[in-house]
Amino acid sequence: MQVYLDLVQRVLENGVRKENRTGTDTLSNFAEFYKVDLAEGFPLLTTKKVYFKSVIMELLWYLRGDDHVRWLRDEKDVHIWDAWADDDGYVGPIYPVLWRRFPFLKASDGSSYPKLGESRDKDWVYDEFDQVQRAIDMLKNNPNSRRIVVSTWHPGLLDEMRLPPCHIMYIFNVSDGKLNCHLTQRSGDIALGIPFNLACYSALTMAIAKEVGLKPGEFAHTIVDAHIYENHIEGLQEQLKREPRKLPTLTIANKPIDELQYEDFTLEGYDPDPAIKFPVAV
Ligand SMILES: Nc1nc(=O)c2c([nH]1)NC[C@@H]1CN(c3ccc(C(=O)N[C@@H](CCC(=O)O)C(=O)O)cc3)CN21
Ligand SMILES: O=c1ccn([C@H]2C[C@H](O)[C@@H](COP(=O)(O)O)O2)c(=O)[nH]1
Repeated sequence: MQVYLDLVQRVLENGVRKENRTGTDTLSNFAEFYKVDLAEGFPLLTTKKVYFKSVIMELLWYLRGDDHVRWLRDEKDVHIWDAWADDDGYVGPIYPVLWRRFPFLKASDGSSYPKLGESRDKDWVYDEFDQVQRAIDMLKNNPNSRRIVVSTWHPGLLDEMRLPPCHIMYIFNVSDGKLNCHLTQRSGDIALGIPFNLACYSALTMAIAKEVGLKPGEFAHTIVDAHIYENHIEGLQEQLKREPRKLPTLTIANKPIDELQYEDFTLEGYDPDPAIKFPVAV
């Protein structure tokens, strides 16, 4: 995928060296952007092997609403989130919870915020909001809305999370019968995270498009701190020497997203170059 290689090239050429909490320095560009047309194939990198099963399992895990990795780690044998879980598998209220069970408070009269001049001293009870279902309902009932937003930045919960969300907001936008998705990411690990994030959100967009009766459109991605860890430079330079190959195709079964399983995602024509090992900065 040329747009990915161009991103790598820009950060290698212009990146500013930065220290960060992981102890492994990065080369970083501020505010990178690219987009891909999902009609041109499923955007799974071919210049290294990307583990499709892990990508889809991660997406299905996000959709489950869990606050632990037990399903992903123990049942599905996918270990990409293990480093951020405790011994019980607990990760706190991160993506799955924020997507499907976003916590908020509600008063017994049904309101979630006091009216002007009204006392804050009410009986507040815990409630949860399913942002993905809301997006699907809006796409079905009001597809031209510009408010089809899923937001995962919850300042009140950051201390409870093992890792604050990196992809903090996505917006669906319908144009010409096609479903587009724009993802805003505050921090992006270009070698490891970005190939996963790009494929994950593209698969999500395709699955939701199917459910709401639209064609898949474009996936667009803004990355605010777009970085390459110094121990990933060599592997990415190797990728730059490789010629991008034809993209595979992805077919998704016609089911509501809550019923989707890994077997419902059929990838065809994926013929990547060999995998490249990149150590993950924890
Ligand atoms: N530094 C860092 N980079 C990330 O990309 C990242 C984090 N931290 N923390 C949270 C999640 C976890 N993500 C990860 C973590 C590990 C892999 C990884 O190890 N990928 C390997 C093998 C995948 C597999 O075995 O299935 C790869 O080659 O892509 C990918 C994404 C993305 N995120
Ligand atoms: O989906 C993800 C999750 C995480 N990342 C990367 C981006 C950063 O390299 C680290 C997070 O560190 P912060 O200090 O919290 O920014 O994980 C990603 O690329 N994609």
